[in-house]
Amino acid sequence: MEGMTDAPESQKRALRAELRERRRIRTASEREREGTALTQHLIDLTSDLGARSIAAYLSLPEEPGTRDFVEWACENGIRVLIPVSRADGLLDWAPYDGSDEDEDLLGMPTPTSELLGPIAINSVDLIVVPAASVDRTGMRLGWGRGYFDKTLGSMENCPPVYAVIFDDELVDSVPSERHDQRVDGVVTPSGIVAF
Ligand SMILES: Nc1nc2c(c(=O)[nH]1)N(C=O)[C@@H](CNc1ccc(C(=O)N[C@@H](CCC(=O)O)C(=O)O)cc1)CN2
Ligand SMILES: Nc1ncnc2c1ncn2[C@@H]1O[C@H](COP(=O)(O)OP(=O)(O)OP(=O)(O)O)[C@@H](O)[C@H]1O
Repeated sequence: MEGMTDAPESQKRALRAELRERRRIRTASEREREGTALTQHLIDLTSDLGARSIAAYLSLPEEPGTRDFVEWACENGIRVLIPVSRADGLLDWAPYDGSDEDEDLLGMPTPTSELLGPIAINSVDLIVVPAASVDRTGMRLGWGRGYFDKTLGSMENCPPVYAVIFDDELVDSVPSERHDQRVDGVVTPSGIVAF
């Protein structure tokens, strides 16, 4: 297979490009159907865990949709922290308030609320992370800046961490390196899988 003998970094790069392209060609009707199902599973996960405070992210149009879920959480009095990328490789966190949006330095959507420092994530009951792909052992391939590996790797009492992906992004194996962090499960349009 192409790339099999490459170093993990270049395998990751090739895989991300392929996954990005697969996301790009999903149709509007697929996105809508999958988005509705995904939202319900995210709500169920949060409700089952009794989470009162969560970390999540505001999806871009081509990502599995988290926005209806974030809106639901906010309306139900659940505190939602959204990541804001920093130049030093760490993440600040901004509470979602349902009002205006801004962009972080990588162009990702963020609230305009106050910035909490990286340790703010220590107070949440559930962490919902983006991913490019996840394997059946929970190994996660991210989008390549190491933000979540650093964040999760530095947490002492980490709450459950779930990645949000499309069904075909749950695979048998992903290239990994020493610093890569596993997730506890994934949420896809077909359901919740805990590892
Ligand atoms: N909506 C959303 N917000 C998010 C993320 C995300 O994936 N989605 N993040 C998730 O971490 C963080 C931002 N991190 C990012 C990491 C990489 C790239 C990026 O553009 N990566 C390159 C691939 C580099 C490579 O292949 O090595 C790219 O996609 O072109 C963008 C944002 C925080 N906020
Ligand atoms: N805990 C860490 N400490 C220092 N550097 C790290 C750590 N985790 C990742 N990195 C660095 O970040 C870069 C990207 O790593 P990798 O390709 O694994 O990112 P990713 O898992 O796709 O991203 P993310 O974790 O943001 O989703 C690499 O250069 C890696 O060495």
